[in-house]
Amino acid sequence: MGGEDDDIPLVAPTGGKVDQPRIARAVREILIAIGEDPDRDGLRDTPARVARAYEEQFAGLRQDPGEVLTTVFEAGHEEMVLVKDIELYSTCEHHLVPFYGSAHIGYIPNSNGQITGLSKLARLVDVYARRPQVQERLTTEVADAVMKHLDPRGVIVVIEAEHLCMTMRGVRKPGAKTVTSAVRGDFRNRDRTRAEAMSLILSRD
Ligand SMILES: Nc1nc2c(ncn2[C@@H]2O[C@H](COP(=O)(O)OP(=O)(O)OP(=O)(O)O)[C@@H](O)[C@H]2O)c(=O)[nH]1
Ligand SMILES: [Zn+2]
Repeated sequence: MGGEDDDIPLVAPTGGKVDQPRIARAVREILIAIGEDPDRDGLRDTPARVARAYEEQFAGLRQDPGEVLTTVFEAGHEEMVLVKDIELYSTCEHHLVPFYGSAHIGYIPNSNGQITGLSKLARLVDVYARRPQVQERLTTEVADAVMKHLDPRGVIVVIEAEHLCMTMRGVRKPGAKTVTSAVRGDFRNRDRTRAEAMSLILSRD
C-alpha cells in the first residue's frame, strides 16, 4: 500500500475509543477515490458521521465478554435454558458491509445451577457482533464465552443471517440465509439433547 499516510503508525486506538479523526480522514479519502466531492453539502459531515457510527458499530472490540456475564445466580435449575430470536447486526470483515439475522443460545446449567440473566446472553451476542466478523467465528466465540464464564454442562449457539455482501453486490442472491452452529458439552455428546434444542429453536411460535 502506498500513499501519503504511510508514515501514520499502525497502532490501536487508546482510551477505549476508536480513533475518530483517523476514520474521518480515511472516509474523506474514500469519497474522493470513488469520484465524489467530499465538500458538497450532503457529504460535508459524512466523514465525522461515519466515525461516530463506527464508534458504536465496533464497540465490541473494546468490551470484555467476561464483564457481561458477571451476573450469575444460583437458581438450582439444571434443565436447558434457551433464549431464541436474539436480533443481531454485525459487519462482514471481508467487505465491511452488514450481515444481520438472529442468534439462538441454549445452555444447561452446571450442577450448582449457575445461571445468568437472560439479557446478558443478548448482550454477549452484541459484544462479539460489534466487531469485524465472519459468521462462523461469531458463533464459536459466543459458545466459548458461555462455556468459559458460566461453566455449564453444555451450550448450543445457532445463528441465521443474511449477508449484504451476497445481496447488494457480488453474487447478488437476496434471501440466501447462512446458518451456523456451535455445540459444546452435552449438546455435542448427546443426540437427544441437541435434537431437543434444535426443535425448540426451529419452532416458529
Ligand atoms: N465463510 C464466510 N464467508 C463469508 C462471510 N461473509 C462473507 N463471506 C464470503 O467471503 C468471501 C470473500 O471472497 P473473495 O473472493 O475474497 O472476495 P470477493 O471477490 O468480493 O467475492 P464475492 O463476494 O464472491 O464477489 C465471499 O465468498 C463472501 O461471500 C462469513 O461470515 N463467513
Ligand atoms: Zn462480505
